[in-house]
Amino acid sequence: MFIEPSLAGGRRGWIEVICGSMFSGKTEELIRRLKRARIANLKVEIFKPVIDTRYDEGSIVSHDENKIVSTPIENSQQILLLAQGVDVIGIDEAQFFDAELPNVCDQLALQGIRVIVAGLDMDYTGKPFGQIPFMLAKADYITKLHAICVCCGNIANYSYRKSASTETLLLGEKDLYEPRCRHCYYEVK
Ligand SMILES: Nc1ncnc2c1ncn2[C@@H]1O[C@H](COP(=O)(O)OP(=O)(O)O)[C@@H](O)[C@H]1O
Ligand SMILES: Cc1cn([C@H]2C[C@H](O)[C@@H](COP(=O)(O)O)O2)c(=O)[nH]c1=O
Ligand SMILES: [Zn+2]
Repeated sequence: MFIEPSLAGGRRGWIEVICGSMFSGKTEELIRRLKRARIANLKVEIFKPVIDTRYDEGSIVSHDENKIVSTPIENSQQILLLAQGVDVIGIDEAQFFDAELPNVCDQLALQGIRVIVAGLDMDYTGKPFGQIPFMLAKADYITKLHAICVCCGNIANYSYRKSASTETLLLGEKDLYEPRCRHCYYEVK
């Protein structure tokens, strides 16, 4: 379980990354940390890419339907404009953001903001996804979560795509993806 280095005001900023496969609990963990920050009376803002409209236009929602209100944004630079007076920033589905995201997060942390980034570390082909590898390099704290392999019940790192589509960006849930362990992922590919 992640324990915050500090929940008090007047501290230096830092970057946390929560990564893992689909269904590993990234969104639930992000929501948990953000709710705890609000309990500590910190000013929290939450962002997601505007393209992620799966469950709700204005909230981030976990597969178990835990939700928290968020602001959908077109690009990572917008976060800098919306960060005035904020103590903690949460960013979900960060794999979909542009190449400026690591730089933006660095600037936020330098301003004293705690930045919590959640995203898929690998795409459906098993390759590093978008800016997440760069965020992992910059992070002060990293949490890698695991789902349960739907084939064998072991720990799952991979998001297996059940359709033949080959575009990297393809929004979906259990209709299109299932979490698998390395063995079950490569066995059937
Ligand atoms: N195969 C699975 N392994 C683990 N959790 C699963 C699985 N299938 C469904 N879930 C549910 O998904 C929840 C995690 O959802 P969420 O936080 O949205 O994950 P993520 O953001 O990583 O996709 C779990 O708490 C669990 O109830
Ligand atoms: C593996 C993979 C996933 N996606 C999409 C599918 C979902 O809409 C999101 C991931 O959501 P989650 O909160 O992590 O469950 O990403 C994609 O577009 N391409 C992929 O390769
Ligand atoms: Zn397996």
